[in-house]
Amino acid sequence: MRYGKLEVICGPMFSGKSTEILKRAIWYTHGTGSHILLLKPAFDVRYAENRVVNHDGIGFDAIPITRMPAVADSIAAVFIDEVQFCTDPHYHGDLVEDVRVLLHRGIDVAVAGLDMDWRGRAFPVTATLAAMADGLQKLRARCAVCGHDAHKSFKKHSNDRTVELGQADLYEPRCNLHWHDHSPKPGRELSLDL
Ligand SMILES: Nc1ncnc2c1ncn2[C@@H]1O[C@H](COP(=O)(O)OP(=O)(O)O)[C@@H](O)[C@H]1O
Ligand SMILES: Cc1cn([C@H]2C[C@H](O)[C@@H](COP(=O)(O)O)O2)c(=O)[nH]c1=O
Repeated sequence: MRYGKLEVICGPMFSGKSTEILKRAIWYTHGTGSHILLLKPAFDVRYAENRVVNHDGIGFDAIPITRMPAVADSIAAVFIDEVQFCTDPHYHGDLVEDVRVLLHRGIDVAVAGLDMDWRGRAFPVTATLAAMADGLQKLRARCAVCGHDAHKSFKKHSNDRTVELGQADLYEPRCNLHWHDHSPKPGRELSLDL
C-alpha cells in the first residue's frame, strides 16, 4: 500500500495558514469524489467552535478534536489547522504518532500551524512534523510596522503565557527588525566590553 504524503504549512500569525489549508482541503475533493476530514483543536474557540475560519472571516465546517478521531478507510486525507495546539493538555495522545499511523495507512495529511511562539521559540509539534514533511510551505505576513516581509508574531502585551488565544487585539506580524521577544538583555557580566 502507498505511504501517505505529509504537507506542512507554517509561519507567523496572519500569514495565510488557515486560508491555505482551507484551499487545499477544498481542492483535494474537487472533481475527485475523495472524502476528507478537516480537524481543529477544540481548544481554539476564537472565531467558531465547529469551523476553521481565517482572519478574513472565510470558513469551512470542521471537527473540533481533543484526540485523533476514528478515521474510516474511506477517508483519503486529513487536514488539521492550528496544529501547534495539538499537545498536552489540549490534545490527548501523541499527535505526531497519530499522524504517522495515518500515513502508514496510506492517508494523506496536511497540517497548518505556527512555527514559532511570540518569543521566537519553536512550537515542538509543528517543528517535528516539519522535519517529517514531504512538502513544507513557510508563509510570511506583512510587518504591521513597515510593511516588509514578516516572519514573527509580536505580542502587544507581554506576559509569561506561551499559549494565549487572540487575534489582532493581542498579536501582530512583524519583520525581524521590528520584532523583539521581550526577553531580558544579557547582563553586564556577559559583556566582552573589557
Ligand atoms: N499584517 C498582515 N499581514 C498579512 N495579512 C494580514 C495582516 N493583517 C490581517 N491580515 C489578513 O489575514 C489574512 C490571512 O488570514 P489567515 O489565513 O487566517 O492567516 P493565519 O492562519 O496565518 O493567521 C490575510 O488574507 C489578510 O487579509
Ligand atoms: C504567536 C502566538 C499565538 N498564539 C495563539 C493566538 C491565536 O489564537 C493562535 C494563532 O492563530 P493564527 O491562525 O496563526 O493567526 O495562537 C499563542 O497561543 N501563542 C503565541 O506565541
